[in-house]
Amino acid sequence: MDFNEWEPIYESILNDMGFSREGDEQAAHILSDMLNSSNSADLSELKILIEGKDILVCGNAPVLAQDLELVNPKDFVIIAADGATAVLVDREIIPDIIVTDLDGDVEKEIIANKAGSIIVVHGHGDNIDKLNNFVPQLNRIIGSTQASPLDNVFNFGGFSDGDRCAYLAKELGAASITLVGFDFDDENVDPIKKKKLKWARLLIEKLNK
Ligand SMILES: Nc1ncnc2c1ncn2[C@@H]1O[C@H](COP(=O)(O)OP(=O)(O)OP(=O)(O)O)[C@@H](O)[C@H]1O
Ligand SMILES: Nc1nc2c(c(=O)[nH]1)N=C(CO)CN2
Ligand SMILES: [Mg+2]
Repeated sequence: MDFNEWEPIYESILNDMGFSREGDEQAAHILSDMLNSSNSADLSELKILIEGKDILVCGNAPVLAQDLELVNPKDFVIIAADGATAVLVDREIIPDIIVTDLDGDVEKEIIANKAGSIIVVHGHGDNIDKLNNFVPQLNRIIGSTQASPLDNVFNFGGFSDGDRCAYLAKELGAASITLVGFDFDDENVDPIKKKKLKWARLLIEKLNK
C-alpha cells in the first residue's frame, strides 16, 4: 500500500492504541538487519503464490474451526494469521503463508515454516524481544512493518495480523479473498484486543470499498 495513503490511518491507530512510531521504526530497522539472503524469501515468491489466485485468509477467532468445515481448503491458497496457524497445523493443513507478529503459538509456526510456509514477520515497537528470539529460528522470511517501509521490510497495509493478511493478498493481486475465523463482535476478548478488532473491522471494510 502506498505509504502516503496508509500514514494518516497509521497515525490514528497510534493515537488510539497509545503505541509509539519511534518504537515501530526501531523494530523495522532491527528486523531489516536480521534478514539476509539465506533466511529470507523473495517478494516475487509471494507474488507468484498470490497473484490471480483464490485466497483463504484464516483469522484466529474461536469460530475458525467451525468455519473451516464449510470450505475445502484445497480450493485456496491459504494465509494464516498468527494463532490460526496452530489450528491449521493441528488439522494437518500447512498454510502457504503465515502473517505474524510472533505473539501466537510460534512453535507451530516454526513447524509450518520448516514444512514450507513463507512467514511474513511483522516488527513493531512491542515485539523486539520476539524478533530477537524467533527470527534466528526461521527461514523463508518476508519482513513487514506498519511504519515506513525499508528495502527488505515491506508495508502492505493493515494493522492486526488478520487484516494484514487481507491487505497483503489484495496488494499482490489476489483474484478473490475469502475470510474465515473472523468475529469482530467477540465478547470474550480483553479491552486491548477489542480495540484491535475494531481497527481490523474498519480496515477490512475499507479494503472492500
Ligand atoms: N474474535 C477474534 N479473536 C482473535 N482474533 C481475531 C478475531 N476475529 C478476527 N481475528 C483476527 O485473527 C488474527 C489472529 O488472531 P490471534 O489471536 O492469533 O491474534 P494475536 O496475534 O494474538 O493478536 P494480535 O497480535 O493482533 O494482538 C487477529 O490479528 C485478528 O485480525
Ligand atoms: N506497536 C505495536 N504495534 C502492533 C501491536 C502492538 O501490540 N504494538 N500489535 C499488533 C497486532 O497484531 C500490530 N501492531
Ligand atoms: Mg499476533
